[in-house]
Amino acid sequence: MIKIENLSHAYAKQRVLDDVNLHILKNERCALVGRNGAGKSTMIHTMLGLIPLQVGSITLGGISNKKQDWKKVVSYLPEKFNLYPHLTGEENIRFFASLASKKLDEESIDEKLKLVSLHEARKDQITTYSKGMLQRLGLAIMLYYDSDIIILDEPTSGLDPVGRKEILAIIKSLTNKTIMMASHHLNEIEEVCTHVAYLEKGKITKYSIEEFLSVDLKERQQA
Ligand SMILES: Nc1ncnc2c1ncn2[C@@H]1O[C@H](COP(=O)(O)OP(=O)(O)OP(=O)(O)O)[C@@H](O)[C@H]1O
Repeated sequence: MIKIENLSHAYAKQRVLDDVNLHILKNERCALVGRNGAGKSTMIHTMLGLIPLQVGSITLGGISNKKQDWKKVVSYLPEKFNLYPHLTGEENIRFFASLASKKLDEESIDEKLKLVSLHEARKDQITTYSKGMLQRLGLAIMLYYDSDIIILDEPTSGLDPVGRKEILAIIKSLTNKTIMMASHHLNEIEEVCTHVAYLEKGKITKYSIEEFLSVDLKERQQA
């Protein structure tokens, strides 16, 4: 589903990604792990075409990321995103849904709001929402696009334990999606991910979650 081959990226003289190869198969949930500055954002942004591809190739759902079509198979939820504060939860999802298609799929909007437990609060202005509710609304908007591949950048960043648990439960329920999720939290990786892509010194090693949890603790603490 996600195929990265011989990907290298450098800023000025600093080589951040060095001949990276990574295959994420259908319905795998793969954490992207690495210390601050390891190159996680560089990799995600290159995959999404937000920064130009220097060396290598990336295919998403079988489509080269050089073509525009790949956008139909991938949804991305950045760590920080902007919603419209003067609108309700439902109006926000409707607004973003209208960017995807002219005819709104009301049933799907309803279903996504239920999935993220915001159906009751859908008519409330989002200025009254907690951080966790806003993050769940972001997930609902992203899920409206119904892409096979989902890329999440630190989806529980800044949330309290309850908010974190709610987000993780939603991600875990997405069993028919292929997910790549940048994360620094070993407990959440253990809870929701099937695999780990460990980025260190420009190289990636992919582990099954069981393998990753059994590798040297010192190595894991660097995540
Ligand atoms: N636009 C840029 N110009 C120059 N150097 C950059 C640029 N963006 C990132 N870097 C450098 O590239 C390296 C990798 O950065 P990147 O943001 O990809 O890492 P990261 O793993 O996402 O880090 P974090 O966990 O802190 O978000 C860092 O040393 C960073 O300073």
